[in-house]
Amino acid sequence: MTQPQKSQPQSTDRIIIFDTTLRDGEQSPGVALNHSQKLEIAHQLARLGVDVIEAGFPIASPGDLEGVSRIAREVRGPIITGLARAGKADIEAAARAVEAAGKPRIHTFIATSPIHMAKKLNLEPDAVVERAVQAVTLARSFVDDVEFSAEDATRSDWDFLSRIFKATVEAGATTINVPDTVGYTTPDEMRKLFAFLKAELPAHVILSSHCHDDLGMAVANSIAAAEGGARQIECTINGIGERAGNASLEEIVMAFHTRADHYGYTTGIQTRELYRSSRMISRLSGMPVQPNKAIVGDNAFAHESGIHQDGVIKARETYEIMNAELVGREAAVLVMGKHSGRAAFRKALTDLGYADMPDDKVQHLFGRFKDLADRKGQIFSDDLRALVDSRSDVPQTFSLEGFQITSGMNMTPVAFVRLQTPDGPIDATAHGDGPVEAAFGAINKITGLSPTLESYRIQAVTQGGDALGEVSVSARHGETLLHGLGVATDVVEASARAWIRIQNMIVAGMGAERRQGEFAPGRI
Ligand SMILES: CC(=O)SCCNC(=O)CCNC(=O)[C@H](O)C(C)(C)COP(=O)(O)OP(=O)(O)OC[C@H]1O[C@@H](n2cnc3c(N)ncnc32)[C@H](O)[C@@H]1OP(=O)(O)O
Ligand SMILES: CC(C)C(=O)C(=O)O
Ligand SMILES: [Mg+2]
Repeated sequence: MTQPQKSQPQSTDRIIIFDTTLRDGEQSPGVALNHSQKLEIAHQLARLGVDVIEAGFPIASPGDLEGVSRIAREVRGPIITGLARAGKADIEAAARAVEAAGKPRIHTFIATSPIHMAKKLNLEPDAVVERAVQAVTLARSFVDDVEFSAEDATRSDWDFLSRIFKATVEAGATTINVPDTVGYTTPDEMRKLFAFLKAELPAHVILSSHCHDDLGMAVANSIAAAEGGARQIECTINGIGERAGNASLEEIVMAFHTRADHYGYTTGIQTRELYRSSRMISRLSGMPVQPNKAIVGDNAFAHESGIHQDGVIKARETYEIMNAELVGREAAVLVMGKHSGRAAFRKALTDLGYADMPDDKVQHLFGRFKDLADRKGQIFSDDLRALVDSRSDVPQTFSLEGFQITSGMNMTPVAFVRLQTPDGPIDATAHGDGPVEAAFGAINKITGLSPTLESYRIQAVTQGGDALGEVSVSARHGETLLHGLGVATDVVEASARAWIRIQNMIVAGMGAERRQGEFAPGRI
């Protein structure tokens, strides 16, 4: 049998991780971080182990300058840099902002593509080179560590890039950044461009990539840049940034980590801080992470289908190339739904405390689980408990005969409920903060029981105006935890049915203390 050839690591080099979440990331439409949020993020980036924090664009506003200054004063470990156009005021502002840093850097840039030079800057190429050299020279008068970027480099003439980079290195730039400003390049092109620049520039210069995701290739292009010779990669947490965003830090780092056999690169990132960093950025930026986002998305370590779940239960590595704990997340989750199989169903029951359930019972319940999953998609822990609790028929001591709710704006909801009981039909009326609470109160009056509500969840199980609502209720009666499901087109009726079911279980002495192995809704 032919085996895939084992890759040989291409390099053992250390890649410098330059985080620009606080500068390019903040250029995401709608994102504006205040000083304390920026500082909180910068401290987390330091814990994460990034090498460089681009903390802002100091000339942009007095607030941005102060934000960068605070980070420079208070965050130790990474290099702190601020962005500056190729102009005196920008560079002086950046110099002021980073002066208190333990390791300060000034990052200056100017565009080099024909369209940017002609249409945006209105400058001839010679003048652009002159401005770039002046900017780097001025920056070097403040700090030893100066980065120069050729904006829109990937749409620039390669010989012109070589010329401006040589001139800026001569003027004192120590890092040369080659941005794919508009996300236009391809991995192959990027690899060749970096190989070309590496051959053109002195060996001590650190080549850097800065990729945008307009064509969804920012991570691939960054990795290709490394293959061509880049030793610094600019990226952001969750890939946030201008337009479609920047290359995602967590994806690049985990690609290097997981495929160390192939790339051989190392980084200083503490991978166990990745998930925490992602959650923090999402919370403070207000930008949710898409569920299927690699590494940090909700589904990145979730298994939905029976064959995969069975494989993961037998050996995690069958369907996982990374360990969730390695990126700071909880272990893999099995999501129960219509694609789940018996192995996952059995495991879910075991996790909920039903390890001793005989096989024939599990088999019977599995059929009912599939029916339920067909109707409602994802199955939550409460649904499973309700399914288990309904395995033996609950005696119908009480059943719903009818109800009426009066509710409206600025009035207290009142419920009238009629139950069939062993003593014949009984009516009761109660009020509550909402119609469901009023209905529960009326039912309690009739049954004489008052279990404590622990959780209440409602979900539409069909679509359209006449959708069925499914109410799942958990309640505690003494030490016993009980679960009831009710389905109806009217949500109050579905709620009442679930509540009556719980009361019938109490009367029948059913339910159990089954907290062991509790899992989050929808996740096992
Ligand atoms: C690819 C990138 O991500 S670059 C970074 C982008 N980030 C930002 O722009 C965020 C912060 N920006 C700002 O707050 C403002 O744009 C400022 C403060 C920088 C400038 O504001 P203004 O002075 O009002 O200028 P405005 O933004 O309208 O236009 C930019 C000017 O800078 C010039 N410029 C653009 N890039 C550079 C550069 N690298 N070096 C020198 N000049 C430049 C433009 O040609 C234009 O000049 P002009 O006014 O003479 O035509
Ligand atoms: C300023 C530079 C580095 C940039 O953000 C870009 O070109 O995308
Ligand atoms: Mg950018």
